Amino acid sequence: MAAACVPSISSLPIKRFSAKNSLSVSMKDFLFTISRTPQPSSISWTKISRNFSFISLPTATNRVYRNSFQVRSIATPAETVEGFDEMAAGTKRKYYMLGGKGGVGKTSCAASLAVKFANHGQPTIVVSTDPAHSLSDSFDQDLTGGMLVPVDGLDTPLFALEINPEKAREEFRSASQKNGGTGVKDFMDSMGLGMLVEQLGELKLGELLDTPPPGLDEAMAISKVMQFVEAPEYSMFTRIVFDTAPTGHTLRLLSLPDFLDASIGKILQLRKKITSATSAIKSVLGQEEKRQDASDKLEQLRERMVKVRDLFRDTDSTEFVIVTIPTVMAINESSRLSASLKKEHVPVKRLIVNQVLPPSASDCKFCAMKRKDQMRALDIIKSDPELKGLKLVQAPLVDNITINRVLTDAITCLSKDVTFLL
Ligand SMILES: Nc1ncnc2c1ncn2[C@@H]1O[C@H](COP(=O)(O)OP(=O)(O)OP(=O)(O)O)[C@@H](O)[C@H]1O
Repeated sequence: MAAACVPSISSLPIKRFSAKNSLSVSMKDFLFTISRTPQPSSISWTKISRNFSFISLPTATNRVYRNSFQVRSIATPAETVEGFDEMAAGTKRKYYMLGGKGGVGKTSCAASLAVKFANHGQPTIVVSTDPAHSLSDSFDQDLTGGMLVPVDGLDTPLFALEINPEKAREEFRSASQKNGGTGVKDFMDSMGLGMLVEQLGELKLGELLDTPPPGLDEAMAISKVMQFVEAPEYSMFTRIVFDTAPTGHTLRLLSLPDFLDASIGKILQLRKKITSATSAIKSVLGQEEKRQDASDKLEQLRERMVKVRDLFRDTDSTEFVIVTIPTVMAINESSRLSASLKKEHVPVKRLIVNQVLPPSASDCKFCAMKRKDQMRALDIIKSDPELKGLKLVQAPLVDNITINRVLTDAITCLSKDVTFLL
């Protein structure tokens, strides 16, 4: 494994960065960062990427993280990326949530954007809350340890982290079960009052608490990140980029506080009934205090979810960037996503259209046909009422073979499965 993991999130050695090295890269230069290798100045990257930065993407099947000769990023001049200067301006912290349909390139774009921010002198953290993690692959480093990992090959402050949503789900289960689910039922059974719980069957608490609502895992993951990045020792990080789960999850997490309000209401209702039925024995057994603690825990969970929803809606510090590909189906879904986000008052300003074939693709018959389809899809964006007002960032589909050939000419050790983005 290449990554030199920091000991834990709370003890991140942020002193390793100095203002000197964090501002060392000019966006006017083409940047080609290869871990522990010099820059091959003979390669012209403009033909490959007009708009954004490149990221290495070894295939997921080969999860062996190399520690040398990795292509990290290639950034083009800032002025070629519409609105990038605006995104990178200022030292006030900003959160960027990248989301969209499954497989369109959210992770790749999140990784690229994070590299670009870091290279622009913004200390950055990129976090994947997508259950189908591929951030480790994007950076060719193991980010699965639940800790912030400094991204290799950059002189600039960029840390990455994949959060395991299953762990977050477990946390909910344990909090909720102690709160009127199994915990209370066991307790009532032991008191010979199990029938009372049966009578409360209409509340369907077991079902409610055993099956966490969709989106909860992601919301919890985001809230965890918020908790630590709000600590003073992380105040130096001015850009936090989230690679979010596919569309549905994101929308559901926005309605979680309402869901939890309803479930907490039910739990409190149950508690009230149980409390009155057991008033004679509860003080003897000292269970009351325990249940109170558990209720507080659930209430805290609800508060955390409200905070996440508020973060998504904070127009001053947050922007949701929709990632899509130039197909009619993906664009229609992006349009629906944009409408739903607007309805939820989530600020959306930009649309990244990924995997756009370059004009040179017309040399091949199939590619020419595909490009025509893509251009048609791009036209739909221009007339779509939900999308036409958004700033468009086009990211090219990368021809891996060409790039690999160019690279392998320059760097003999480069793995053949490296691909590039943006
Ligand atoms: N511009 C591009 N050119 C070539 N390949 C690309 C490009 N963008 C993404 N890919 C490839 O598409 C695949 C999916 O990309 P990625 O994992 O970034 O998508 P995602 O939206 O995060 O997926 P998921 O929804 O499964 O998390 C990857 O194999 C990646 O290498």
